[in-house]
Amino acid sequence: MIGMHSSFFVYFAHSQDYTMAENNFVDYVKIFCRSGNGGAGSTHLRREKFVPKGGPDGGDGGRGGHVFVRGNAQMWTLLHLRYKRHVYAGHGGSGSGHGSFGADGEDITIEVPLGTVARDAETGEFLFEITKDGETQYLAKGGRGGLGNTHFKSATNQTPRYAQPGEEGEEGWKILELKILADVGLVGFPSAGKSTLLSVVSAAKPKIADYPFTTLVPNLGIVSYRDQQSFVMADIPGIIEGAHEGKGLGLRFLRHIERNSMLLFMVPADSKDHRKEYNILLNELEKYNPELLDKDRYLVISKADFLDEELQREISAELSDIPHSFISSVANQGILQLKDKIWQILNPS
Ligand SMILES: Nc1nc2c(ncn2[C@@H]2O[C@H](COP(=O)(O)OP(=O)(O)OP(=O)(O)O)[C@@H](O)[C@H]2O)c(=O)[nH]1
Ligand SMILES: [Mg+2]
Repeated sequence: MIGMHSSFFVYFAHSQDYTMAENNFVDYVKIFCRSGNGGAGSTHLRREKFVPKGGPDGGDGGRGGHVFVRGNAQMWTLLHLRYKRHVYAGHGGSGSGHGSFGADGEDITIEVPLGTVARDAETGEFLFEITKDGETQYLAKGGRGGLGNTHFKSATNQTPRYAQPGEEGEEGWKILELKILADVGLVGFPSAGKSTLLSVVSAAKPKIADYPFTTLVPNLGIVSYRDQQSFVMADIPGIIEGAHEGKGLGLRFLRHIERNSMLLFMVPADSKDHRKEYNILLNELEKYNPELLDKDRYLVISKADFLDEELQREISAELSDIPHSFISSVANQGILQLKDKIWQILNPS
């Protein structure tokens, strides 16, 4: 997992701030696509002086244009497709006399960020996902061009007046959905300190404030780790009890932790009941997608600068059956140890 998407993240490493304005983050689009029809084969018969019965010389029709999707490591939203409702590739040209082939229809390529999944909008069927820069898949295949009449000449018929029509293209509504590829996803109530942690371990500069739902769209950061190694952390909007019923920002952003290798749960030190808060988070995740609970997870108690040693020991004892540690992003406590822990989980030996 680590390094696999390196090209994707190098870009972010160079940009100082990968925090997007809310309305610039688009992670779901529905597009009507139509590939081109193949061109018709030609039924042309050769006509030459002194050759009373010229043979067939009709060329093949061109193929219809394809609609492709291609991964682009320099993109990280589907914003550019927001107003793209329809995509039509070109039709293939018809064949003609003297064996001339019709021209192929124009292909269309839709560029998408890595982590984009394509689905059929009518059936919901999974079509493919794009994970590599330059990876190209068909969203709709162009129809084949029809064969010209030269292909149908036979012993009994030297002058076939038949040629194939072109094959029709495909059309339909498709869904493109972005699921951020990150190694670690942060999961916590609003104001747990998720964005603050991201800001101290990476170059990302997410908005931080003491009111709930400060983060409205996911933020990504590259966390460098010892000898030039790194992993990617995704900070998503806070989750609250009832998120699965649409409370708060709902579960819309949970798709962005579906493909993270591990989940880092965050419960602040000043929570009234750490275990309960953790269980609420687990429960909301489960309601969204039970497979999320199969991922590796680790709990941090954030804002540990609020705690003296005794309180910390008490909380630790209460949570003894849940792997956890304490951090303070503000006082820079436990951060290195947390990075070690994350690294161990991501790279089990
Ligand atoms: N004392 C203390 N305060 C912290 C610490 N980490 C974050 N905070 C404060 O907690 C508040 C919320 O922090 P954020 O990082 O915005 O929280 P969040 O989890 O990203 O919140 P949402 O985006 O709303 O989900 C801010 O006022 C931070 O300054 C910490 O380690 N210690
Ligand atoms: Mg935040």
